[in-house]
Amino acid sequence: MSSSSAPPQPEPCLQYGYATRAEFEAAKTQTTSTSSVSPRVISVAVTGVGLVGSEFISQLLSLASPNPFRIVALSSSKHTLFSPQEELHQELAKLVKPSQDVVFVDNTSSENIASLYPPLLSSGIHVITPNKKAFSGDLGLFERILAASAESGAKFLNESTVGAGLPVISTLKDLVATGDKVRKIEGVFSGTMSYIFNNFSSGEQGGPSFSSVVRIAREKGYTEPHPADDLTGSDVARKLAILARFIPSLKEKVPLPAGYQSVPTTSLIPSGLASLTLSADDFVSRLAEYDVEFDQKRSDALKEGALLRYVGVVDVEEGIVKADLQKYPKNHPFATSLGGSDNIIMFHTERYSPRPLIIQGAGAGAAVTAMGVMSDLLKLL
Ligand SMILES: NC(=O)C1=CN([C@@H]2O[C@H](COP(=O)(O)OP(=O)(O)OC[C@H]3O[C@@H](n4cnc5c(N)ncnc54)[C@H](OP(=O)(O)O)[C@@H]3O)[C@@H](O)[C@H]2O)C=CC1
Ligand SMILES: N[C@@H](CC=O)C(=O)O
Ligand code: NA
Repeated sequence: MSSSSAPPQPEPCLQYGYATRAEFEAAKTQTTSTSSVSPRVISVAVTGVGLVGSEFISQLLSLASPNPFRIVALSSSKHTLFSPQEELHQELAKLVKPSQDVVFVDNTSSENIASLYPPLLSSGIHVITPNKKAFSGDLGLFERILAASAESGAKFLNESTVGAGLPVISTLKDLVATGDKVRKIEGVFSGTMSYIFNNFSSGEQGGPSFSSVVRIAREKGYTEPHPADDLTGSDVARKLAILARFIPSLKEKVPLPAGYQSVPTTSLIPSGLASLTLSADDFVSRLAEYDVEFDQKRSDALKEGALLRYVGVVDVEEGIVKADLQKYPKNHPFATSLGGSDNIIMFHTERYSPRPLIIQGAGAGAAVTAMGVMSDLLKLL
């Protein structure tokens, strides 16, 4: 075991939820000690131990005995336990055997880490992640992921990239694989945007300021590491690009999104902040300067008897993929049925018609996101 920087200190262990290295080693032993009982051992390398990553580790260690998973590496951006990060790929590849699976779990939002998926998959290492970057960025990277997975048989699973733990990707894959024709997917795809507008635009006169609800959404762990990634609509655009790429028939109408940037998206960033590079803290503080503008949008909608909701659509029949802030009458499901960080996703298909298949529930937060990652991991069994 080695550390990529300083000799091992207690601090990294604290990041992983253990008071000392000894506790961390004990937990590791707990996950490995049952390997002789379990017919299959799955080695798990975890990169990213922030909100989602630390909750994921806690869920993994809480599995009933015998626990088939063995944590073989843990990395944050500054520390790596078990193997120096630059050697991680080679070290993991050595573990791949017919009787032993190796899984790389990426709980970061890093593009650099996402670019490692093709070589990892080519080496037979499975990839599981809530990180949207690889599936919603450059189409070439996505295609290399598909090709590497098809060639080696290693799986990539990314349920938590859309709707956090809600079974959105698996449902879409099942619909497509069983021959249903997806006509349209529409809904509220951002837990942050849902929380913001469920509270900011609730139908009451007045109400909390826009910046205050953004701040709370961040405190609750719903936002991306930088909340501007939510307010630009990019996070929703990424989710729409991911869904679009899993619907083969969309290609008959429009080219698949070359990247999330090609999805028409309405940004909620005030023009005065759009060109500034601000830290997440400064961004949320400066947002308060624009509360009056958002108050105006809220009261304009209310005069029409409507509420504001940030929605996305992949309309396969019309060949439209877009994300937008819209006004909905108070009795519309997007206006009435959502609370907290709820996502609502409606699948309109040949079979689910005229009434759509609807999935609804919390769409952000560490517990539900880690659950989606954990359920992907359990699928490998
Ligand atoms: N929060 C949520 O509700 C949801 C999150 N997701 C996705 O889950 C992922 C994680 O989100 P969240 O936990 O909230 O984010 P956090 O910012 O809390 O955690 C991200 C972690 O990644 C680490 N990291 C960043 N770059 C690297 C790197 N190059 N190598 C190793 N570690 C790195 C950071 O380490 P350090 O602290 O050292 O910088 C940090 O601990 C994101 O991709 C997000 O989009 C998906 C659905 C819902
Ligand atoms: N920031 C995202 C987290 C989940 O993808 C959101 O708010 O939905
Ligand atoms: Na999901």
